[in-house]
Amino acid sequence: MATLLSPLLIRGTEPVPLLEALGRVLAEDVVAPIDLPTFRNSQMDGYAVDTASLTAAPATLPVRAVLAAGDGVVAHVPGTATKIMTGAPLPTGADAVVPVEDTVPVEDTVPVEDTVPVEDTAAEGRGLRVTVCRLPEPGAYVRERGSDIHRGRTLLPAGTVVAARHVAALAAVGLTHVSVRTRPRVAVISTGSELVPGGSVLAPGKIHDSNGPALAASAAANGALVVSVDRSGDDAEVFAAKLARAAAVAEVVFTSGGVSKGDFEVVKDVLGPRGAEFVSVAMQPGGPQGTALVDSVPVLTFPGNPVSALVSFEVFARPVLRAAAGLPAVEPETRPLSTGLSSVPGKRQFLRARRDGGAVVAIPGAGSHLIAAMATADVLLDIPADTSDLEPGELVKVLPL
Ligand SMILES: Nc1nc2c(c(=O)[nH]1)N[C@H]1C(S)=C(S)[C@@H](COP(=O)(O)OP(=O)(O)OC[C@H]3O[C@@H](n4cnc5c(N)ncnc54)[C@H](O)[C@@H]3O)O[C@H]1N2
Ligand code: MOO
Repeated sequence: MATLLSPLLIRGTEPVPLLEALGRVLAEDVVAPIDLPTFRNSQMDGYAVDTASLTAAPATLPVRAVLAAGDGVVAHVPGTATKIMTGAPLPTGADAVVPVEDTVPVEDTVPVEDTVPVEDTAAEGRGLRVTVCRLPEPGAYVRERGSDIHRGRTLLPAGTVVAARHVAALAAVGLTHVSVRTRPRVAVISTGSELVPGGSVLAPGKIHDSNGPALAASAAANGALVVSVDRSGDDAEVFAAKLARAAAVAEVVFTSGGVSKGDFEVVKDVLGPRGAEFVSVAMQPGGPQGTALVDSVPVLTFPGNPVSALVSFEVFARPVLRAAAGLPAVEPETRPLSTGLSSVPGKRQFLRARRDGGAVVAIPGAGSHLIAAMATADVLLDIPADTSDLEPGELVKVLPL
């Protein structure tokens, strides 16, 4: 199976808008095109001062201007203060910000010109004075240019799985697109004449197709691009046509159902004569498996029971899809069992279970049709074929779902 799916690992790259990059994998290092912060600015709403001329506190200084975030850079005049908002550029020559909380405004209207000769750079501040109650250290509440990242440094390395925080960094340096690894294209076909889509009224004997949505969701959750989700009854010609359509758009096709020993095994009937290999794997659920090539596109034929289809995906498809997408492998855990359990010997069992603090507890019921119970699981227990009984506290291998 590994060889069959190995072409999926050879991938190209594509540029995508930032929001579409969420969950995708960066194809190359992203280098910061600008410094962050891009200019020296205030970390607080307060007053920009120069510590060289502010030698004792309290000290009352004329307020020379009021700067909002978005204003341009002004020149500082020694011995004055500039009222400054968080994010506004620090006046050239100022070297510290005194937060508003450490100041008291002086409510008089002594003209600035009476106290210190200044250039009239910003009318808003004229006539105001402020008492600075605490001496700031040089650099206090100043965000230096490039103190977050310097232009030319690696902002995000290739292989990063893009999350919201990465979108923030990319947006901050002004990028609108990034280059990501292409996703493996997956098609899903559920088979069985009993299947109808969700939302349909169930005629006698019919059931909702859950494997189609389940396999599509599993593929998408593991880095794939789901290009088609289809359903086929047990008519061989119809299934063959749907398969050909799926193979035309996908790099791998997953089918479900039609691979056991009944009278209506459409997947076996269509693919058997075309060189497919059907085997019984010594695992449960997920025993009946098959592989085929349709128009050079690999096809994995999963068994129809809903739990079997999902477990098959986890065991055979998830590792290679994640590797193809560039996503990290899901590492197994080792946990003690909360309660004992027995396992059918001779087959590797994948039992549904839930994490229970640091331990793990099996979910009762081994039937491969128990899809509601499966929904309560967050892990599979991987019980070796030679194990039949496990005591509480025994360590087991756990595969996170
Ligand atoms: N005589 C034997 N019978 C069966 C064997 C066996 O070895 N000998 N194996 C059993 C095992 S194990 C499994 S698993 C299933 C696999 O059968 P198929 O892959 O042929 O699947 P179907 O017969 O089509 O369906 C089985 C079961 O699952 C339901 N199903 C199928 N597709 C869907 C779907 N898309 N959504 C929801 N449910 C689905 C279907 O209605 C059946 O109940 O064979 C056992 N039998
Ligand atoms: O293997 Mo079936 O896949 O046990 O239910």
